[in-house]
Amino acid sequence: MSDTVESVIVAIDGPSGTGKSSTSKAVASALGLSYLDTGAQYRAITWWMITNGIDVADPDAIASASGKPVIESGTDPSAPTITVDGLDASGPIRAQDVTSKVSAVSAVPEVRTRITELQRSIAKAAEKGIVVEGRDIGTTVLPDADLKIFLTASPEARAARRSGEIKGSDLTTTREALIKRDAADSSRKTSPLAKADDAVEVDTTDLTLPQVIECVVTLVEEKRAAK
Ligand SMILES: Nc1ncnc2c1ncn2[C@@H]1O[C@H](COP(=O)(O)OP(=O)(O)OP(=O)(O)O)[C@@H](O)[C@H]1O
Ligand SMILES: Nc1ccn([C@@H]2O[C@H](COP(=O)(O)O)[C@@H](O)[C@H]2O)c(=O)n1
Repeated sequence: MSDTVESVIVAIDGPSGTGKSSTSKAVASALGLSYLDTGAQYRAITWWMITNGIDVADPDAIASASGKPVIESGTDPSAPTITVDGLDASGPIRAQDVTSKVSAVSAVPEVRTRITELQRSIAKAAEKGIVVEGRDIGTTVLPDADLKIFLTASPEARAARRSGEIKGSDLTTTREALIKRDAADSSRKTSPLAKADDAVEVDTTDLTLPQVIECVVTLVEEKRAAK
């Protein structure tokens, strides 16, 4: 038997607040893999559009500008980074203004083509393997991933988790905003949020985060052992 650990590509998709980022980072750290937050890349391009005065309600304007920003992602799961034109964008991309506009920007086909190419090149360069999380990783970005996971959770559980992060936030408003963003992401024409046919669905509603992490680590180890 060889001592070499096989490289593995893991795709983790699902709606907002299901635990994709927390799970993916922890699984990548536990298994010595790289980690890519693709939502951060769509947020970064949205932030660039807003700060450069591009009308995010105008798909043609977004398409024309989509090749301009230089977006770079650092893939260390213990310290992931995101820069736009060399500037640290990790704070501004989490602003409410970006969250409310990101679905419109990410629906533009030219944006998706550009960001998908970037994601594929990052995954290809990850020597030991990578956990890539998003909405269309298993269906479009990495259809040949070794393991595909689709995380779900009830809107109530997801809203409670998000409200717990933001002081003074209203549960009903948070729940409605999550549902609205998921509906936009699921109904766009180009590579919508969807479960790949060969993805393993994990309902996290009644699971703690450590339980979800353990479940995914086990699934990755089983895949590696079978390679
Ligand atoms: N199983 C769980 N039980 C309780 N809390 C959880 C669980 N999974 C994640 N969380 C918490 O829920 C919040 C949202 O998780 P996370 O950011 O990982 O979700 P996400 O799917 O990446 O969301 P988004 O797509 O909006 O970025 C975080 O505060 C996280 O700690
Ligand atoms: N593969 C992906 C990942 C994300 N998006 C879009 O980005 C938004 C923000 O994602 P977060 O995970 O940071 O919440 C998301 O709502 C999608 O509009 C995407 O299209 N494809």
